[in-house]
Amino acid sequence: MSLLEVTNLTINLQTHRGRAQAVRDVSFSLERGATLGLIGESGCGKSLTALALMGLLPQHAQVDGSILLDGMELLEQSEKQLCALRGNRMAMVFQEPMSALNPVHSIGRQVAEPLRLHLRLSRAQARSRAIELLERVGIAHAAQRFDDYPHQFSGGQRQRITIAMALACGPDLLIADEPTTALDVTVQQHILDLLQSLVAEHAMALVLISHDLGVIAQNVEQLLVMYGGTVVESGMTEAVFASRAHPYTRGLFAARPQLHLAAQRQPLPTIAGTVPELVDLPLGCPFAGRCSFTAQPCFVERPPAHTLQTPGTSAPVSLACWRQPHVVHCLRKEAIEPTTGTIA
Ligand SMILES: Nc1ncnc2c1ncn2[C@@H]1O[C@H](COP(=O)(O)OP(=O)(O)OP(=O)(O)O)[C@@H](O)[C@H]1O
Repeated sequence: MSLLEVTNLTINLQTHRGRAQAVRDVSFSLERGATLGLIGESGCGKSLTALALMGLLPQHAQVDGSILLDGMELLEQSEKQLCALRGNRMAMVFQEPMSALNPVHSIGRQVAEPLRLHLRLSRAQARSRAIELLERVGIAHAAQRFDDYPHQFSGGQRQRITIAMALACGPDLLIADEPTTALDVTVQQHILDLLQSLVAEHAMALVLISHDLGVIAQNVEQLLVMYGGTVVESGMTEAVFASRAHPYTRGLFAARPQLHLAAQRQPLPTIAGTVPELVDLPLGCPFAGRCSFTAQPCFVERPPAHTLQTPGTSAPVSLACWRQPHVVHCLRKEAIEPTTGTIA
Protein backbone atom coordinates (compact mmCIF):
# COMPACT_ATOMS: atom_id res chain seq x y z
CA MET A 1 0.00 0.00 0.00
CA SER A 2 1.28 3.51 -0.83
CA LEU A 3 2.01 5.95 1.99
CA LEU A 4 -0.43 8.45 0.47
CA GLU A 5 -3.36 7.60 -1.76
CA VAL A 6 -5.54 10.43 -2.97
CA THR A 7 -8.63 9.40 -4.93
CA ASN A 8 -11.06 11.73 -6.70
CA LEU A 9 -10.34 14.59 -4.30
CA THR A 10 -12.95 17.28 -4.94
CA ILE A 11 -13.13 20.60 -3.08
CA ASN A 12 -16.01 23.04 -3.44
CA LEU A 13 -15.99 26.43 -1.74
CA GLN A 14 -18.99 28.57 -0.99
CA THR A 15 -18.22 32.09 -2.18
CA HIS A 16 -20.40 35.21 -2.36
CA ARG A 17 -20.75 34.52 -6.10
CA GLY A 18 -21.84 30.90 -5.66
CA ARG A 19 -20.19 27.48 -5.37
CA ALA A 20 -16.60 27.47 -6.65
CA GLN A 21 -15.35 24.09 -7.91
CA ALA A 22 -11.76 24.62 -6.87
CA VAL A 23 -10.44 21.03 -7.11
CA ARG A 24 -12.07 18.24 -9.12
CA ASP A 25 -11.30 14.53 -9.09
CA VAL A 26 -7.61 14.81 -8.29
CA SER A 27 -6.03 11.37 -7.82
CA PHE A 28 -2.45 10.33 -7.18
CA SER A 29 -0.43 8.09 -4.94
CA LEU A 30 2.95 8.47 -3.35
CA GLU A 31 5.28 5.86 -1.91
CA ARG A 32 7.37 6.40 1.23
CA GLY A 33 10.54 8.26 0.25
CA ALA A 34 9.10 9.37 -3.12
CA THR A 35 8.75 12.96 -4.36
CA LEU A 36 5.86 14.52 -6.27
CA GLY A 37 5.48 18.01 -7.74
CA LEU A 38 2.33 20.04 -8.40
CA ILE A 39 2.54 22.73 -11.08
CA GLY A 40 0.03 24.92 -12.81
CA GLU A 41 -0.84 28.58 -13.00
CA SER A 42 -2.15 30.63 -10.12
CA GLY A 43 -5.57 29.55 -8.88
CA CYS A 44 -5.50 26.03 -10.36
CA GLY A 45 -5.97 24.37 -6.95
CA LYS A 46 -2.43 23.39 -5.92
CA SER A 47 -2.51 24.94 -2.45
CA LEU A 48 -6.03 23.75 -1.69
CA THR A 49 -4.97 20.21 -2.60
CA ALA A 50 -2.02 20.55 -0.18
CA LEU A 51 -4.21 22.03 2.56
CA ALA A 52 -6.68 19.17 2.14
CA LEU A 53 -3.86 16.68 2.81
CA MET A 54 -3.09 18.54 6.03
CA GLY A 55 -6.76 18.86 7.04
CA LEU A 56 -6.36 22.64 6.95
CA LEU A 57 -9.07 23.63 4.49
CA PRO A 58 -11.32 26.56 5.35
CA GLN A 59 -14.36 25.51 7.37
CA HIS A 60 -16.78 26.31 4.56
CA ALA A 61 -15.03 23.91 2.16
CA GLN A 62 -16.96 20.81 1.07
CA VAL A 63 -14.58 17.93 0.45
CA ASP A 64 -15.28 14.66 -1.36
CA GLY A 65 -13.16 11.71 -2.36
CA SER A 66 -10.55 9.99 -0.27
CA ILE A 67 -7.13 10.77 1.24
CA LEU A 68 -5.49 7.70 2.76
CA LEU A 69 -2.32 8.18 4.81
CA ASP A 70 -0.89 4.76 5.48
CA GLY A 71 -4.40 3.37 5.05
CA MET A 72 -6.02 5.90 7.42
CA GLU A 73 -8.83 7.98 5.91
CA LEU A 74 -7.86 11.57 6.70
CA LEU A 75 -11.21 12.97 5.59
CA GLU A 76 -12.91 11.04 8.41
CA GLN A 77 -10.60 12.26 11.20
CA SER A 78 -11.87 14.71 13.81
CA GLU A 79 -10.07 18.03 14.32
CA LYS A 80 -8.47 16.61 17.48
CA GLN A 81 -7.20 13.55 15.58
CA LEU A 82 -5.86 15.77 12.78
CA CYS A 83 -4.05 17.93 15.34
CA ALA A 84 -2.31 14.81 16.61
CA LEU A 85 -1.23 13.92 13.05
CA ARG A 86 -0.09 17.39 11.98
CA GLY A 87 3.52 18.04 12.84
CA ASN A 88 3.80 14.39 13.78
CA ARG A 89 2.96 12.15 10.77
CA MET A 90 2.65 14.99 8.26
CA ALA A 91 4.06 18.50 8.18
CA MET A 92 4.01 21.52 5.90
CA VAL A 93 6.47 24.25 4.95
CA PHE A 94 4.79 27.42 3.68
CA GLN A 95 5.87 30.05 1.17
CA GLU A 96 6.28 32.85 3.69
CA PRO A 97 8.23 31.69 6.77
CA MET A 98 7.06 34.67 8.83
CA SER A 99 3.46 33.46 8.54
CA ALA A 100 4.45 30.07 10.00
CA LEU A 101 6.53 31.51 12.86
CA ASN A 102 5.08 33.20 15.89
CA PRO A 103 6.86 36.58 16.18
CA VAL A 104 6.50 36.76 19.98
CA HIS A 105 8.02 33.36 20.77
CA SER A 106 11.70 32.48 20.54
CA ILE A 107 12.67 30.22 17.67
CA GLY A 108 13.97 27.60 20.10
CA ARG A 109 10.64 27.41 21.86
CA GLN A 110 8.84 27.03 18.52
CA VAL A 111 11.06 24.17 17.34
CA ALA A 112 10.89 22.47 20.76
CA GLU A 113 7.09 22.76 21.02
CA PRO A 114 6.13 19.86 18.70
CA LEU A 115 8.72 17.69 20.45
CA ARG A 116 7.06 18.31 23.79
CA LEU A 117 3.54 18.02 22.41
CA HIS A 118 3.85 14.94 20.19
CA LEU A 119 6.90 13.10 21.54
CA ARG A 120 6.32 14.08 25.20
CA LEU A 121 9.99 15.05 25.66
CA SER A 122 10.97 16.88 28.83
CA ARG A 123 11.88 20.57 28.56
CA ALA A 124 15.61 19.77 28.67
CA GLN A 125 15.35 16.92 26.15
CA ALA A 126 13.28 19.03 23.77
CA ARG A 127 15.78 21.89 24.04
CA SER A 128 18.72 19.68 23.25
CA ARG A 129 16.89 18.00 20.30
CA ALA A 130 15.75 21.41 18.99
CA ILE A 131 19.36 22.64 19.03
CA GLU A 132 20.42 19.54 17.08
CA LEU A 133 17.64 20.16 14.54
CA LEU A 134 18.53 23.85 14.17
CA GLU A 135 22.16 22.90 13.60
CA ARG A 136 21.09 20.27 11.06
CA VAL A 137 19.19 22.83 9.01
CA GLY A 138 22.19 25.16 9.04
CA ILE A 139 21.51 27.69 11.83
CA ALA A 140 24.98 28.58 13.05
CA HIS A 141 25.57 28.78 16.85
CA ALA A 142 22.11 27.27 17.41
CA ALA A 143 22.55 26.95 21.19
CA GLN A 144 23.37 30.64 21.54
CA ARG A 145 20.57 31.67 19.19
CA PHE A 146 17.92 29.42 20.79
CA ASP A 147 16.26 32.34 22.60
CA ASP A 148 16.35 34.76 19.66
CA TYR A 149 13.13 35.83 17.95
CA PRO A 150 12.16 35.32 14.29
CA HIS A 151 12.79 38.99 13.37
CA GLN A 152 16.45 38.53 14.33
CA PHE A 153 16.97 36.12 11.41
CA SER A 154 17.15 36.59 7.63
CA GLY A 155 14.41 35.23 5.33
CA GLY A 156 16.52 32.19 4.39
CA GLN A 157 17.31 31.45 8.04
CA ARG A 158 13.63 31.74 8.96
CA GLN A 159 12.74 29.21 6.27
CA ARG A 160 15.43 26.89 7.68
CA ILE A 161 13.81 27.28 11.11
CA THR A 162 10.34 26.39 9.76
CA ILE A 163 11.90 23.32 8.10
CA ALA A 164 13.39 22.34 11.48
CA MET A 165 9.91 22.74 13.04
CA ALA A 166 8.31 20.66 10.28
CA LEU A 167 10.86 17.89 10.64
CA ALA A 168 11.02 17.87 14.44
CA CYS A 169 8.91 14.74 14.91
CA GLY A 170 10.12 12.90 11.80
CA PRO A 171 6.93 13.09 9.70
CA ASP A 172 6.23 10.50 6.99
CA LEU A 173 4.90 13.16 4.64
CA LEU A 174 6.29 16.66 4.05
CA ILE A 175 4.38 19.19 1.97
CA ALA A 176 6.30 22.23 0.77
CA ASP A 177 4.14 24.96 -0.82
CA GLU A 178 6.39 27.29 -2.82
CA PRO A 179 9.06 27.04 -0.11
CA THR A 180 11.55 29.28 -1.90
CA THR A 181 9.36 31.77 -3.76
CA ALA A 182 9.62 34.46 -1.06
CA LEU A 183 13.40 34.08 -0.75
CA ASP A 184 16.35 35.75 -2.32
CA VAL A 185 17.45 33.81 -5.38
CA THR A 186 20.89 33.18 -3.82
CA VAL A 187 19.39 31.19 -0.93
CA GLN A 188 16.70 29.35 -2.91
CA GLN A 189 18.99 26.56 -4.03
CA HIS A 190 20.40 26.09 -0.52
CA ILE A 191 16.90 25.59 0.86
CA LEU A 192 15.97 23.15 -1.90
CA ASP A 193 19.21 21.21 -1.41
CA LEU A 194 18.49 21.09 2.31
CA LEU A 195 14.96 19.78 1.69
CA GLN A 196 16.27 17.16 -0.71
CA SER A 197 18.90 15.86 1.68
CA LEU A 198 16.46 15.78 4.62
CA VAL A 199 13.83 13.96 2.59
CA ALA A 200 16.40 11.34 1.60
CA GLU A 201 17.84 11.10 5.14
CA HIS A 202 14.44 10.49 6.75
CA ALA A 203 12.86 8.52 3.85
CA MET A 204 9.96 10.98 3.87
CA ALA A 205 7.53 11.45 1.01
CA LEU A 206 7.63 15.00 -0.37
CA VAL A 207 4.89 16.96 -2.14
CA LEU A 208 6.46 20.08 -3.63
CA ILE A 209 4.37 22.90 -5.07
CA SER A 210 6.19 25.31 -7.34
CA HIS A 211 5.68 27.65 -10.26
CA ASP A 212 9.27 27.12 -11.26
CA LEU A 213 9.77 24.37 -13.83
CA GLY A 214 13.51 24.31 -13.09
CA VAL A 215 12.84 23.67 -9.40
CA ILE A 216 10.40 20.90 -10.31
CA ALA A 217 12.80 19.29 -12.82
CA GLN A 218 15.57 19.08 -10.23
CA ASN A 219 13.59 18.09 -7.17
CA VAL A 220 10.73 15.68 -7.90
CA GLU A 221 10.37 12.29 -9.53
CA GLN A 222 6.63 12.48 -10.29
CA LEU A 223 4.62 15.41 -11.55
CA LEU A 224 0.97 16.52 -11.73
CA VAL A 225 0.13 19.39 -14.07
CA MET A 226 -3.06 21.08 -12.85
CA TYR A 227 -5.44 23.38 -14.66
CA GLY A 228 -8.83 24.69 -13.53
CA GLY A 229 -8.82 22.39 -10.48
CA THR A 230 -8.13 19.23 -12.48
CA VAL A 231 -5.05 17.18 -13.34
CA VAL A 232 -4.49 17.56 -17.09
CA GLU A 233 -1.21 15.65 -17.37
CA SER A 234 0.76 13.49 -14.97
CA GLY A 235 3.57 10.98 -14.89
CA MET A 236 7.24 10.71 -14.08
CA THR A 237 8.75 14.21 -14.26
CA GLU A 238 11.16 13.21 -16.99
CA ALA A 239 8.32 11.79 -19.11
CA VAL A 240 6.07 14.86 -18.66
CA PHE A 241 8.97 17.17 -19.52
CA ALA A 242 9.70 15.10 -22.62
CA SER A 243 6.10 14.72 -23.81
CA ARG A 244 4.43 18.07 -22.92
CA ALA A 245 1.57 16.40 -24.70
CA HIS A 246 -1.35 18.31 -23.21
CA PRO A 247 -1.90 21.66 -24.94
CA TYR A 248 -1.87 23.37 -21.52
CA THR A 249 1.44 21.74 -20.48
CA ARG A 250 2.81 22.81 -23.85
CA GLY A 251 1.73 26.41 -23.24
CA LEU A 252 3.10 26.40 -19.71
CA PHE A 253 6.53 25.27 -20.88
CA ALA A 254 6.52 27.73 -23.78
CA ALA A 255 5.73 30.58 -21.37
CA ARG A 256 8.81 30.02 -19.20
CA PRO A 257 11.50 32.71 -19.46
CA GLN A 258 14.15 31.69 -21.97
CA LEU A 259 17.49 33.39 -22.43
CA HIS A 260 17.57 33.13 -26.24
CA LEU A 261 14.19 34.92 -26.52
CA ALA A 262 15.40 37.69 -24.22
CA ALA A 263 18.62 38.00 -26.23
CA GLN A 264 16.54 38.38 -29.42
CA ARG A 265 14.34 40.92 -27.61
CA GLN A 266 11.32 38.72 -28.30
CA PRO A 267 8.35 38.97 -25.95
CA LEU A 268 7.72 36.10 -23.58
CA PRO A 269 5.16 33.73 -25.15
CA THR A 270 1.91 33.60 -23.21
CA ILE A 271 -1.18 31.40 -23.23
CA ALA A 272 -3.92 33.46 -24.79
CA GLY A 273 -7.08 34.01 -22.73
CA THR A 274 -7.63 33.74 -19.01
CA VAL A 275 -8.30 30.96 -16.52
CA PRO A 276 -11.97 29.99 -16.29
CA GLU A 277 -14.14 31.22 -13.42
CA LEU A 278 -14.38 28.43 -10.86
CA VAL A 279 -17.97 29.39 -10.05
CA ASP A 280 -18.97 29.09 -13.65
CA LEU A 281 -16.77 26.33 -15.03
CA PRO A 282 -17.40 25.25 -18.61
CA LEU A 283 -19.03 21.85 -19.05
CA GLY A 284 -16.21 20.21 -20.93
CA CYS A 285 -12.44 20.50 -20.67
CA PRO A 286 -11.49 23.47 -18.46
CA PHE A 287 -8.78 24.46 -20.97
CA ALA A 288 -11.07 24.36 -24.02
CA GLY A 289 -11.59 28.13 -24.09
CA ARG A 290 -7.85 28.71 -24.55
CA CYS A 291 -6.91 25.70 -26.65
CA SER A 292 -6.23 25.75 -30.38
CA PHE A 293 -6.83 22.01 -30.86
CA THR A 294 -10.47 21.86 -29.76
CA ALA A 295 -13.23 19.83 -31.37
CA GLN A 296 -16.89 19.37 -30.42
CA PRO A 297 -16.52 17.01 -27.37
CA CYS A 298 -14.07 19.41 -25.69
CA PHE A 299 -16.92 21.81 -24.92
CA VAL A 300 -19.41 19.18 -23.82
CA GLU A 301 -17.76 16.64 -21.53
CA ARG A 302 -14.68 16.50 -19.34
CA PRO A 303 -12.04 14.37 -21.03
CA PRO A 304 -11.08 11.07 -19.40
CA ALA A 305 -7.40 10.35 -18.78
CA HIS A 306 -5.53 8.36 -21.45
CA THR A 307 -2.11 6.80 -21.19
CA LEU A 308 0.45 7.92 -23.71
CA GLN A 309 3.90 6.49 -24.30
CA THR A 310 6.21 9.19 -25.61
CA PRO A 311 9.04 8.02 -27.86
CA GLY A 312 12.41 8.32 -26.13
CA THR A 313 11.06 8.02 -22.57
CA SER A 314 10.82 4.90 -20.48
CA ALA A 315 7.61 5.85 -18.64
CA PRO A 316 4.16 6.77 -20.02
CA VAL A 317 2.23 9.91 -19.13
CA SER A 318 -1.45 10.21 -18.33
CA LEU A 319 -3.24 12.84 -20.36
CA ALA A 320 -6.77 14.27 -20.04
CA CYS A 321 -7.47 15.49 -23.55
CA TRP A 322 -10.19 14.54 -26.07
CA ARG A 323 -7.96 15.49 -28.97
CA GLN A 324 -5.03 13.42 -27.83
CA PRO A 325 -4.10 11.68 -31.14
CA HIS A 326 -4.52 14.92 -33.11
CA VAL A 327 -2.53 16.97 -30.57
CA VAL A 328 0.25 14.41 -30.45
CA HIS A 329 0.37 14.33 -34.26
CA CYS A 330 0.63 18.15 -34.40
CA LEU A 331 3.25 18.27 -31.67
CA ARG A 332 5.38 15.65 -33.42
CA LYS A 333 5.17 17.73 -36.61
CA GLU A 334 6.11 20.76 -34.57
CA ALA A 335 9.21 18.96 -33.36
CA ILE A 336 10.31 18.65 -37.01
CA GLU A 337 9.19 22.15 -37.98
CA PRO A 338 9.77 24.09 -34.77
CA THR A 339 7.52 27.04 -34.05
CA THR A 340 7.60 29.33 -31.04
CA GLY A 341 5.60 26.68 -29.21
CA THR A 342 2.99 29.26 -28.33
CA ILE A 343 -0.53 28.05 -28.04
CA ALA A 344 -2.75 30.91 -29.00
N1 LIG B 1 -10.79 30.31 1.43
C1 LIG B 1 -11.17 30.41 0.16
N2 LIG B 1 -12.43 30.85 -0.14
C2 LIG B 1 -12.84 30.95 -1.43
N3 LIG B 1 -12.07 30.66 -2.49
C3 LIG B 1 -10.80 30.24 -2.26
C4 LIG B 1 -10.30 30.09 -0.92
N4 LIG B 1 -9.01 29.64 -1.01
C5 LIG B 1 -8.75 29.51 -2.34
N5 LIG B 1 -9.82 29.87 -3.08
C6 LIG B 1 -9.91 29.83 -4.53
O1 LIG B 1 -9.68 28.50 -4.96
C7 LIG B 1 -8.90 28.50 -6.15
C8 LIG B 1 -7.69 27.61 -5.96
O2 LIG B 1 -6.86 28.23 -4.99
P1 LIG B 1 -5.40 27.69 -4.65
O3 LIG B 1 -4.87 28.56 -3.57
O4 LIG B 1 -5.43 26.23 -4.41
O5 LIG B 1 -4.61 27.98 -6.02
P2 LIG B 1 -3.06 27.78 -6.34
O6 LIG B 1 -3.00 26.91 -7.55
O7 LIG B 1 -2.35 27.28 -5.14
O8 LIG B 1 -2.62 29.25 -6.70
P3 LIG B 1 -1.27 30.03 -6.32
O9 LIG B 1 -0.23 29.42 -7.17
O10 LIG B 1 -1.58 31.44 -6.67
O11 LIG B 1 -1.04 29.82 -4.85
C9 LIG B 1 -8.55 29.96 -6.45
O12 LIG B 1 -9.43 30.43 -7.43
C10 LIG B 1 -8.79 30.66 -5.16
O13 LIG B 1 -9.21 32.00 -5.38
